[in-house]
Amino acid sequence: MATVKGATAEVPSSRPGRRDAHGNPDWVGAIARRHLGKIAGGVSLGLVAAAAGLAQPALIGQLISAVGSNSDLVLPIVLVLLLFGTEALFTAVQAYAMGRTGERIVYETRTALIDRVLFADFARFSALRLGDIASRIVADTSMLKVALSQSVATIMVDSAMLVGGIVLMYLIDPLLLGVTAICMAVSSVVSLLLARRLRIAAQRVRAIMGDFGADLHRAIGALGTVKACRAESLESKRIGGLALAARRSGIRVSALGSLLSPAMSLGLQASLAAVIVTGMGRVATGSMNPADLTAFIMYLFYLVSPLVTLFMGIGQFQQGRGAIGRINELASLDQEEQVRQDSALADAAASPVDNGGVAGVEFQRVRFAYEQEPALRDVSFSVPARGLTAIVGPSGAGKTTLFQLLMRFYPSQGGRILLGGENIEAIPVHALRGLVGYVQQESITLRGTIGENLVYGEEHATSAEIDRALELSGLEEFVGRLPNGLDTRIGDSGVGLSGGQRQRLAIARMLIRRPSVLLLDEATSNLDSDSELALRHSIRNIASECCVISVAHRMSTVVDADKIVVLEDGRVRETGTHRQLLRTSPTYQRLTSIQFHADQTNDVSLTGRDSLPAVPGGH
Ligand SMILES: Nc1ncnc2c1ncn2[C@@H]1O[C@H](COP(=O)(O)OP(=O)(O)OP(=O)(O)O)[C@@H](O)[C@H]1O
Repeated sequence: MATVKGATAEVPSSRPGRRDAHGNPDWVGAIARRHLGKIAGGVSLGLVAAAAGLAQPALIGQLISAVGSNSDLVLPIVLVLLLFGTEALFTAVQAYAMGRTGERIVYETRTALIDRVLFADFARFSALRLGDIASRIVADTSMLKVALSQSVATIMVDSAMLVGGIVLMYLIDPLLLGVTAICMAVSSVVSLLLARRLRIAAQRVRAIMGDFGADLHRAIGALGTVKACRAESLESKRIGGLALAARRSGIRVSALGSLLSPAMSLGLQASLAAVIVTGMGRVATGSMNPADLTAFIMYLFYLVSPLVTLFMGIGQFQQGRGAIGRINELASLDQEEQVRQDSALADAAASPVDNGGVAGVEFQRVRFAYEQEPALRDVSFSVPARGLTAIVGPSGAGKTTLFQLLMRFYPSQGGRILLGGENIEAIPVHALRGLVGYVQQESITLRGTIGENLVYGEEHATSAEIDRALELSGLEEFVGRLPNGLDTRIGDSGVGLSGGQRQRLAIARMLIRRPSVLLLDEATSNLDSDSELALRHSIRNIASECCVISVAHRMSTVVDADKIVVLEDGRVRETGTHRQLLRTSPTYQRLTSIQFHADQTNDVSLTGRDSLPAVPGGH
């Protein structure tokens, strides 16, 4: 079983065989079945309480008879008090036990979902909306407590009470029971129809809440852009619209839910009136004694509460079914099973991945399409085991896609990618991602301290390794100046750090792993000239130890490269050094010309190891 740091992930070991109403594997059912024993125990406690309750009207009937016949009252009174106490005690213990089991089911479902999401296949995961995922993990799971423990117990105990009550009422007077049944039948049918509509309405609320969460997450995550576009009112209206839809659907659920109990109460009141009229008539004619009529009416009153809570329980269970469907759907995400197994082994070994030295990279006729349009078309090039290789090309050329295939975020759809001469498909994904350090375009920082961000996923890093990474990434001085150093806390999305500092932190995080291959996707785009110059020297140092592949728009990074691959429209146009490409590649000339002017505008130094011989395009 895989583990998540800080908690044991209670993931069912294999995909459940049973499917839910939507055809997805029934993960929630599999988790709930593991607690059948506890649920049955809770139900048993409830049944004892119900039996104690059911015995009360019969004993009170006897008490009335004893009063009428001047018999000894002590024993009946003690027995009635005992029954009151037993009912109260068992009801309380049952509620606690079921609440506990419900919390356990919620916890196990949450940890299972978190695990399934974190190990999800990246391509499938990328198509989902983050806010909706959060809503399923946080809100939908919270509905399981009531739906799978309390309402299940309520439905079973109340059903048993009703059956017991009906049997006892039958024993007292079958005719009066017949009168009751006719009145109750109509209201039961109405209640069941209401419960069905309640389930459909509840499913709609869950779906709207998913949309609401997703939109909220999107807008808050991009608040800077929202403000810069003066789109606060637009977003407020859009998200407010979803909140309104949720309110309307929620009101519909409340309306249907609030009709359930009165529908049953009406049936009961009608039964009561009919029972009193019929019963009094039978008492008057002497075919029924008053004590039996009293006991029958008491049973009728006694069954009001279980009948109402039974239908409330059915309503809650129906609402929970909507949530269960959404949870099962999320849990059914395709998984990177290999990564799960490898990481479980690595956790067990409690040791970092051994990166085992240097390795070159080779793309051989690699093809890939996200959708219809190919992003890479027969891409072939090789990268030596040491040195800096730059990938340049216009936006949308497929540069990031190359990295994502090398990381096996997506499988290539043709050709091969070799790492150290071995097909990456043959390397366990977990090990591959230890060998290749990937600094993404958006330098993601996580909540926590700078130190925690640095050793993220590499908690065994030594202080010497941390110092080396800080030095190479040019963060040493900045961290040294901070009063709390590595213990300085940073907020979500790296709040508290500049864009350049975030980039350097992301690079340092990868350097700690001592990767064989370091992928830098626009990793210096946010740096000022001084920082960039410092980092360029660092990258050259790193490149002397391993293979660095850098996607770069800034010429200053490109001119430094030992090899440049020009990518356009998913194809490799040319490869060579800066000098060679300036002479031979029209695409490169165009790109350098644009960049030269852009860099001049940004006042970026163009002096590199292989400094520009002349203004590009001007020779
Ligand atoms: N997740 C995705 N789903 C569908 N299409 C995608 C996805 N990611 C990228 N693409 C498309 O694939 C093509 C290559 O994208 P890629 O991100 O690799 O380009 P790039 O060269 O890195 O661009 P840039 O320099 O702008 O970052 C583009 O046409 C892009 O629209």
